[in-house]
Amino acid sequence: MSAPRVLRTAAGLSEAITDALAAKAAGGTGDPAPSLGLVPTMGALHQGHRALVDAARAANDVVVASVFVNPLQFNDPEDLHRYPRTLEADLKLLGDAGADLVFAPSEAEVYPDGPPLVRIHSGELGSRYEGRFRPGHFDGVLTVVAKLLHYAQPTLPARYRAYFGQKDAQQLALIRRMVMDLDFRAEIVGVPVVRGTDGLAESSRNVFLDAEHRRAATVLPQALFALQDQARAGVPLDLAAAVARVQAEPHVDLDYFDIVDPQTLQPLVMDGQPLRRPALALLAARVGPVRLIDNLPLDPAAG
Ligand SMILES: Nc1ncnc2c1ncn2[C@@H]1O[C@H](COP(=O)(O)OP(=O)(O)OP(=O)(O)O)[C@@H](O)[C@H]1O
Ligand SMILES: CC(C)(CO)[C@@H](O)C(=O)[O-]
Ligand code: BAL
Repeated sequence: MSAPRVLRTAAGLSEAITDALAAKAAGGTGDPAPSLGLVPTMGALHQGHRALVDAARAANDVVVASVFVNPLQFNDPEDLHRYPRTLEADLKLLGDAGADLVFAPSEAEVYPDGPPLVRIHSGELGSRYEGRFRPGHFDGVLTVVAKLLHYAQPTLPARYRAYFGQKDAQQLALIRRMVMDLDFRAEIVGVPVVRGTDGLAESSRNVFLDAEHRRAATVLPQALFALQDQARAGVPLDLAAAVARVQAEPHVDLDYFDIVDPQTLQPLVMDGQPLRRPALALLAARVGPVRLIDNLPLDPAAG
C-alpha cells in the first residue's frame, strides 16, 4: 500500500478531503454521493486501531485517520507525559491498512489559545465509571471529538461516518449521545474489541506491562467471559464471584466492575434472576503501572 498523505492543519485536511471526494465523485459509477470514514486515534497504533481502519476502508471511498494525543482528556499529567508516541510506525500501519489521509496536528493547531474556555459537557453519563476515576476526562474527549468531526466534515455531498472502538464503551455511548443531542451529521460506527491470544484487550498502554503483569491482567477478560458464559447459558449472573476472582489476583487492583445497560450505562439490578435483556459487563483495574479498561456484551439471546 502507498504511504498516506499527512496533513498538519485543519484547513489542509479539509482541502485534501474535498479533493479526494471530488476525485471519487468524478470517477464514480453514478452512485449519489461518495463516502468518508474518519478514524480518530491517539496514535501508538495496534491491531485494535487496525480493525477500525479496516472497517472504515471496507465501507467508504475515502478514509482519514487522525493521530493526536489530546491533553484535554488527561487528568493525570504523568499519564500524558509518558503516553507512547510512535508516529513513524503509526504511518506505516495506516498505510498498510489503506488509509488515504492522516491528520496529525500540533497542540497549537487544535488549541491555538490554550485550553478552550467552552467545552462539551458530558453530563451525568460522563461522571460515572471512568468519569469518576478521571474527572474531566469525557469533557476533554467530547470536545476534541467535536473538533475532529468539524475538521473532517465533507464540504461536498457525501456520506460521513466516524469509527470508534467498543473497548471504550462509555466513550462510545457518550459520542453517540453527543452526535444525537447536538445534531452532528456523522454516523457513529462501533467496532468490536480486538484481543490478544491471551484474551487481553489490545491497548496502547499494554506496552508498559511486563510479562508478570500481563499474565496477571488476563484475569480481567477471564472474569468477563465467565459472565458471558452465564448469560448465554441462561443462569443467574454471579457478579460477586467475578469480582472475587479479580480481587484474588495480587497484581490487580479493581476500580469498578458492574453490569450495565449498554446505552445509558445505568447499573442493572439482577435480583438473582437470569439476564433477560442485552447488557454490558464493564470494568477498570490497575495492573502494575497501568490502568486498564475492558468490557464484554452479555446477550441471553446469543446462547
Ligand atoms: N482493542 C481494541 N479493540 C477495538 N478498538 C480499540 C481497541 N483499542 C483501542 N480501540 C479504539 O481505538 C480508538 C483510539 O483509541 P486510543 O488511541 O485511545 O487507543 P487505546 O489503545 O485505547 O489507548 P489507551 O487505552 O492506552 O488509551 C478508540 O475508538 C478506541 O476505542
Ligand atoms: C476518541 C479519542 C481519539 C479522542 O482523543 C480518544 O479518546 C481515543 O483514542 O479513544
Ligand atoms: N482510549 C481512551 C483514551 C484515554 O485513555 O485517554
